[in-house]
Amino acid sequence: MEYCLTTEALCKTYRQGKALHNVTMHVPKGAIYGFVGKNGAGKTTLIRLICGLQAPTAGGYTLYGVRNTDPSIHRVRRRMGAVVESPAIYLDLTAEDNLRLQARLLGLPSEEGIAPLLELVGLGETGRKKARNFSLGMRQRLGIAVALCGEPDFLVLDEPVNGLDPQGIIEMRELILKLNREYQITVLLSSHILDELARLATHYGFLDQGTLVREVSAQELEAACRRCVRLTVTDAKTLCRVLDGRGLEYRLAGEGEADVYEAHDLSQLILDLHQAGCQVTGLHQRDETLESYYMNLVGGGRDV
Ligand SMILES: Nc1ncnc2c1ncn2[C@@H]1O[C@H](COP(=O)(O)OP(=O)(O)OP(=O)(O)O)[C@@H](O)[C@H]1O
Repeated sequence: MEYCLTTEALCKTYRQGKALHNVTMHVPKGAIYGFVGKNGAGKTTLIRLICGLQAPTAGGYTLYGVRNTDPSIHRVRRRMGAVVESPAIYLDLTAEDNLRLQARLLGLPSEEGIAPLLELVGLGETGRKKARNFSLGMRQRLGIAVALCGEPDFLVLDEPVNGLDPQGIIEMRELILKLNREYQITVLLSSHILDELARLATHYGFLDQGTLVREVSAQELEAACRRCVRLTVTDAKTLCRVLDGRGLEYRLAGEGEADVYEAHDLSQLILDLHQAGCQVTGLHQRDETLESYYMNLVGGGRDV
């Protein structure tokens, strides 16, 4: 498999302690790699290292197969665009002027890519409006446009949906998917919002207290997550009795609700419940979510 980024036993220690400890991860070309971890897990630190904003304490990484100690890493890094922490935009400039400035900084020969780029990120109609007057979502998308100026094929986004309203989250999701699917841009993104990440990511890296505890593809995650049916019934006691009688595994989920695992013959189950005087008033298929997978992996607080 071809990788945009690999890290090998990457470590970063600050005076206060270890922020990253022996992190070995692999971002395949073409992936949307979701980087998951609580506050302070070390996500931003890792992103800063691979962007060359800070140096590792030990270990290393490769970008497109080039080691970070190789002098040509600077050339390879031009294939990478990033929005780290807050977007690198000038608030007193329009969207177009921000991109014009970035194009000049990169020494790009022409400005003809600017208008299509603004269209791509949904800022084609912002005219003379200054970035200061943009919504948070618009600023984020302008930050992405700035990062895309040099036509990178690897985009790194640190918490791109943090603080966005539902509409902003949907727009950001559609943009990331479009960049990945239509423009073949590999994306590494960190996020606290697991539901959102689950809609995007093809691969996951789970970081806990500076250590990468697991790396899985979305397919592997799906296979590892158990499916269950959430049943809502009129009589929870009867439900338990019938489920126990059939030897089914279940978990009570609330008033008159239970998640039933591996219930293959649902119509028979519903019939049995009916005959026992218990009516099924709701039924839907559930997957064990990314959130519960994560909680099982790292345990503890819900601060994700
Ligand atoms: N420049 C720095 N100097 C000292 N310690 C730092 C520095 N940057 C980060 N840290 C520490 O390193 C650890 C990891 O921080 P980091 O910002 O990478 O985490 P994070 O996963 O991105 O969290 P968040 O989602 O809150 O940004 C934290 O304990 C943090 O306090």
